[in-house]
Amino acid sequence: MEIGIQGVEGSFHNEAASAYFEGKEIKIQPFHDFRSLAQAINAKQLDYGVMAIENTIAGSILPNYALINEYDLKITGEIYTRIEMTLIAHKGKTAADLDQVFSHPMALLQCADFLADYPQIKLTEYDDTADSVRMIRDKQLLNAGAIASKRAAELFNMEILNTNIETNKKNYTRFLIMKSRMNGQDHKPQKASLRVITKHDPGSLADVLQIFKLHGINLTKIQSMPILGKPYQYAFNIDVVWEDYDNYKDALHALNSKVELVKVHGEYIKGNIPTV
Ligand SMILES: O=C(O)C(=O)C[C@]1(C(=O)O)C=C[C@@H](O)C=C1
Repeated sequence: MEIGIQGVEGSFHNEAASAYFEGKEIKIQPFHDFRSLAQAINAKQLDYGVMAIENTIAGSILPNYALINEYDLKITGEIYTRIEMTLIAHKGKTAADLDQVFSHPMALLQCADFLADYPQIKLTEYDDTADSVRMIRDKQLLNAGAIASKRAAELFNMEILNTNIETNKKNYTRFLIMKSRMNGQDHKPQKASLRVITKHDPGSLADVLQIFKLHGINLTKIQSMPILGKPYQYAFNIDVVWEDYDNYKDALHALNSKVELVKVHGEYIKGNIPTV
């Protein structure tokens, strides 16, 4: 199976894809950015794409919500992984020697507290964590560092200066597994991702929440996103879980008559949040 990720070997997307498809034969297809990955999924060039959507320290990756909507991507699964950040540089260096650190913007955000202790370090966003290690090695940037996984340090034969530099150890990223079409379902899903646009009337969001409440549906996430061309109007990306699939179907039916739009981006098996 061809699996598209943003990033190269050694990136956290690579770890997430390998963990989700464990036991299956997969070929990883790297992409420089999330948009080109979304385009390839939409163009059916991949069996699946894996895309980070939120992190417990840095929060939601808002552009990815926009891409899911723009390319009408379908979510077929999810995986949560523990993210451990490592400061990596050339041999013999310490953090105090560095004047620049490269990484993916989400990784830099996750290490903000550690980096605040080194105000001399200029933070520079790069395509992905692992590729930033490769780049400082290939360009021989001797006073530069990169933030990535331990695996990336090993892969590119660079030195690990500090481990677990994320601001909080409960650092998890949720990745979505995506296709251009829904899979034929061979099991009962436990979770759904919806896009809802309410009427612009008082209490219309409360009505939506009331429907979920009445049907015993639990919300795990609600994310408002601007609607293009309608300044200060918002769509809600809502993730829900249930005990009984029929309750969810009934809630969806009730929702349809109450809102301007309800779109199902995916119904899938919910991922386990790691405990380490
Ligand atoms: O740069 C990487 O290694 C990635 O896989 C990207 C990414 C992200 O998009 O959030 C994945 C997980 C971590 O949260 C940090 C970075």
